[in-house]
Amino acid sequence: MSNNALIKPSELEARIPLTATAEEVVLDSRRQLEAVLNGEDERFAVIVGPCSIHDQSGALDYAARLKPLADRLSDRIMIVMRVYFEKPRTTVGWKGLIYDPNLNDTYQIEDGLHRARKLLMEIAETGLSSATEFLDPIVPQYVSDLVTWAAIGARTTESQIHRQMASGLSMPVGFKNGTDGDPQTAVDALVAASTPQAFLGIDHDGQASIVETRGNRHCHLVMRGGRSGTNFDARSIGAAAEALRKADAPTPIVVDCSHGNSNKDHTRQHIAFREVLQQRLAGNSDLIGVMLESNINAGAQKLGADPAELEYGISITDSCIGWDETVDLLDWAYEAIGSDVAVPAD
Ligand SMILES: O=C[C@H](O)[C@H](O)COP(=O)(O)O
Ligand SMILES: C=C(OP(=O)(O)O)C(=O)O
Repeated sequence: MSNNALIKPSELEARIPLTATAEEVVLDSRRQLEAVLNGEDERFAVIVGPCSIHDQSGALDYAARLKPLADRLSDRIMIVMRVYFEKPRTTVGWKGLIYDPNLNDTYQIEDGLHRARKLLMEIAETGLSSATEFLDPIVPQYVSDLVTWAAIGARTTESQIHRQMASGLSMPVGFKNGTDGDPQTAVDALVAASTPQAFLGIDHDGQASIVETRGNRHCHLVMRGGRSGTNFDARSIGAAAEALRKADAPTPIVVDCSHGNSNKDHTRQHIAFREVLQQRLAGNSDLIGVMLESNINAGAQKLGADPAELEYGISITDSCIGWDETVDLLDWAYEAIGSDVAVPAD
């Protein structure tokens, strides 16, 4: 074992300070998403983007395509880009840009944090908002001021550490159901994360601290399927809603169309996407949005010994739908939703 000191969150922020534009984009999009979650804003939320970011220029290319689409659909659909830097692995594998930015097991984590913060800033500067998964509880101190929506993944929803962390985050947080497919783990997490908590953490100067939180009022369930199969059908959604109400937990539900809901086959994501939108249009207002894993090009590729051999715009983690299908699905949803959508005035 060896230890190397890491840059303090305050030092990274001094090197890559939050710009006025980025701050406005983040605060405004969080406020809009909160309104979607509480039903005041009737738009359908779509969290869409690569399974993981491994190439910043590809991510910026994706963002440059997504921004005009997000603007064109914005009166009916609220789009947030998936910008995932931390990958929870079932066993082992590449753990994401923050951990291994050079894609070669050299674990230049400080560089990874720089790259992540810089990319989030560049995306916010375009006017797009970002969604990410928080896996290591130290990471939010470095980047959370640039994040509009955060996920706690299926493998960590049962973790007290992650529930406590979410209770202190300033953005809406989605808890995935567990890898077994049972939403109850996430229902329990929602109760814990909406409650004030005290725990161990670091402050902005990297000092080990006692952290006290007020509880996060904007946490919600994300149905992502699991070992027991998919869970986006009306019966599963209804049962999850009942469990939420029974626990007095927040009732909004997002459906992740990938992972257990597509059996990790990107060509199946559209099935969950269309089904969930139909349920919403049939009157299920608990369903406030979906997540899609999408990239410039469809599919996935293996990260081998030489990262230079990777093909541009293709996921190195789970397979994603390509850009053309992304546009087709979102255009279809826009037409299906129709123009009767209440959006609060600014
Ligand atoms: O979203 C990504 C993956 O589903 C998750 O990180 C687990 O991946 P793995 O089973 O390939 O490790
Ligand atoms: C890892 C992810 O999902 P899950 O936690 O649902 O497996 C993800 O969304 O990248």
